[in-house]
Amino acid sequence: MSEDLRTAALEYHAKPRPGKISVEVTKPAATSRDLSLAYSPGVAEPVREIAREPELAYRFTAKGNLVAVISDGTAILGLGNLGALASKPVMEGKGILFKLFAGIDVFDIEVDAEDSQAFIDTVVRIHRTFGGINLEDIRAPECFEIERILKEQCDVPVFHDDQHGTAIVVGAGLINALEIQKKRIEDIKVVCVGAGAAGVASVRLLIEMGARKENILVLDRKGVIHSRRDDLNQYKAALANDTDKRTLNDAVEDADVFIGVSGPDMLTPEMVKKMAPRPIIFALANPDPEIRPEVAKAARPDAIVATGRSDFPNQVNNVLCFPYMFRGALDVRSTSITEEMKIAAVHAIAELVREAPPQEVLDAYGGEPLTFGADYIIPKPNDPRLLGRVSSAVARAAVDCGVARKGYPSHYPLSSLDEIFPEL
Ligand SMILES: NC(=O)C1=CN([C@@H]2O[C@H](COP(=O)(O)OP(=O)(O)OC[C@H]3O[C@@H](n4cnc5c(N)ncnc54)[C@H](OP(=O)(O)O)[C@@H]3O)[C@@H](O)[C@H]2O)C=CC1
Ligand SMILES: CC(=O)C(=O)O
Ligand SMILES: [Mg+2]
Repeated sequence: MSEDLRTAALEYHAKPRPGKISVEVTKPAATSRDLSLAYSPGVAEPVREIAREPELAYRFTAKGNLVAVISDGTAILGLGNLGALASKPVMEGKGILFKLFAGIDVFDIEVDAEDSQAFIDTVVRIHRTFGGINLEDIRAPECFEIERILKEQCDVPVFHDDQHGTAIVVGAGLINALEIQKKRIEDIKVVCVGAGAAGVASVRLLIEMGARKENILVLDRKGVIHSRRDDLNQYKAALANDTDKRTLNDAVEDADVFIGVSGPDMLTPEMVKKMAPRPIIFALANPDPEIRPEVAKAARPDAIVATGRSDFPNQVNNVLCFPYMFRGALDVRSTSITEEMKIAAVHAIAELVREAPPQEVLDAYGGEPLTFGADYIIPKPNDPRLLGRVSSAVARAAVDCGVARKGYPSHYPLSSLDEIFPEL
């Protein structure tokens, strides 16, 4: 990162007040009458109602529009295990994106947990406060078991963003990139560097979408994950192929698609040159991608290149998913987030780039036209159409697959955040 950007980022977080998010009051609280409703004695009435009927927490408290963004700080972006407290800027950042794009309130919670069980116990004990739980930046393989157990033990949707949010945006971006590059998902050879949360979930989703497992080579720090390795956890073992390829340099030969969810500068120009014609390169590690787009493009002008960052074209980032996944899930009071909801989100995100974006999106991105093509394979994060399209698709899928406790909302599709509380 340049020194300028570093200084600006620290200044942004520090001033004019520390941090990026605050709590707001939503009811009048100025007079003694207001206070006797908001606090004692009036507050006793919703307490009694909720004790009698727990579902009424959705009517009388902020629960139904409140998501916990929870991390243990063990895999912060691509920076590694820097501890719970150091993850707080990222969790506050997720909070502002939830609020800005989907009107969802967030408490960010950073848990000092000595092991997975301690983390799980903490989340289970606090989960009733929230309408949903967004797990963030928890290292693999622990994240898989943590999410599985929390899904069983919590009666609100639990979603590990780095797994599923990332997989969904990879799927959406890939549908469009493949169309532009004139390739079919059934035929492509894929190399995925990173076999953690994002890598495992992305490869699983691509297989669900039609990619062939035998055409996908996944790598970790020790190289290609192949069936003769005896050091694989169960999640990596499930993705192992019988292959003689051992290094990234071997794996990229004739690959159609590179997915990087690992760390900086893994992919060299020489490797990019060995890829198949019209390659697709998703270098998604944050903050520094596996290869910089200008370097990849210089090596292969026929490539489509995406990163996870806001300062290059094609930002394949889970911000395009998690606000709307939770908006849809909360609004139908879904008990979980299912494969059907994820696939619905993939297609809703992918389809948006085929229509011209609103002027406000163009203005925010320098005023240049954005048309479906190599530099516009996925919507921009500030595209207001994401709210209506993705939330509706998710809500519809939840209702159709039987996990919704409420019907498809009569006020959907949302055209703005002013509409999220229809009874007001
Ligand atoms: N653009 C986006 O929306 C998103 C991007 N990401 C990015 O993806 C990356 C991984 O995140 P996540 O899956 O949550 O992290 P995890 O810690 O769960 O997994 C990281 C994986 O990357 C592998 N890895 C790390 N460094 C190397 C290396 N030098 N060579 C080969 N493999 C390597 C690790 O290998 P091993 O198993 O051997 O340790 C591990 O399999 C991060 O940079 C993160 O910022 C993540 C989520 C969303
Ligand atoms: C974007 C994100 O969630 C990550 O890089 O971890
Ligand atoms: Mg993350």
